Amino acid sequence: MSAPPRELRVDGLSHAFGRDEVLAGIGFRLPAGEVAALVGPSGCGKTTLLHLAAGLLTVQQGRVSNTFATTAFMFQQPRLLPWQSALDNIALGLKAAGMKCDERHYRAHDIALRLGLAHRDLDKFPHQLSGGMQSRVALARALVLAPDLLLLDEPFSALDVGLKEELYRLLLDHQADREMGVLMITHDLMEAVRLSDAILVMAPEPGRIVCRFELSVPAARRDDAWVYRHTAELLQTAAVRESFGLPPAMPGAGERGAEAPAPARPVSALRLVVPAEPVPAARGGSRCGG
Ligand SMILES: Nc1ncnc2c1ncn2[C@@H]1O[C@H](COP(=O)(O)OP(=O)(O)OP(=O)(O)O)[C@@H](O)[C@H]1O
Repeated sequence: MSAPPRELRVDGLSHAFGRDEVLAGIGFRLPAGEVAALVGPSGCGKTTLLHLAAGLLTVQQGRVSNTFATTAFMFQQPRLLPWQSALDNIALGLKAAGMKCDERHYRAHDIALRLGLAHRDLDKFPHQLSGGMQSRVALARALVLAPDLLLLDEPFSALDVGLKEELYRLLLDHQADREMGVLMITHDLMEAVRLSDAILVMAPEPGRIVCRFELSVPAARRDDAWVYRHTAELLQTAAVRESFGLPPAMPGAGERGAEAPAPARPVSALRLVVPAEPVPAARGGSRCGG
């Protein structure tokens, strides 16, 4: 019998903290090789959803099924162990898996250099590293596990624009090499347009996915102009504006005045799938795989 396809599948997922219903009827599928961004206003439940997908929270209602072999999670803050060197922080998961010291240090060293850390940085402790270096260590700690599913909670939000671009490239190279599935929370629509194959837009109270955009041009072929144009386009859509509580777009916003000759409008590479697949809420919660 052939192995089931590698995917993260969420069906009818609802969640409450006490009496506060935070998520309602969430459903989506993330196949191997796809990068999906979760966007939505602050407090709409993105982190809660990612924690449920990662198994860091118990599923109350609905189903999370993860058939990827190895899942890694990268938090918004690097969360490095202050008493361990950068190298040991990167190798932490390998140590927990029982890998011998030489082998795990070899692997940690290899991924660290690929992510732009220098030999001399690897003996340093977290307080001796810059914020950008700490972020690289955190990304290396996730990637050294050779995950085929990577869950990211705003991993790049504290980085400068140059470092972001560099880590985007490293992440995309790694993702393409390994056909990784990536589910990433971001507050930055431009980052979502830069990196994702699909953008899931959430609305609040309770948190739910209101639409999904699919981006047809591969991330490696998107230049700055493409990203700016499609971010602007995304921001003009009613679903995104409503979700973020923005007023409706002015008719013709972003277009040239009537007297100016209209340039040929490029065909959009952004496809709106709305509403996101409606998924009936199942009674009771279940989680499998991962
Ligand atoms: N452990 C918890 N106990 C009680 N309420 C919680 C807990 N974690 C989150 N919440 C509440 O759940 C709601 C969603 O929080 P969550 O962090 O998932 O949102 P978010 O969309 O990730 O927000 P942000 O974009 O600001 O990080 C918020 O109202 C928050 O106060």
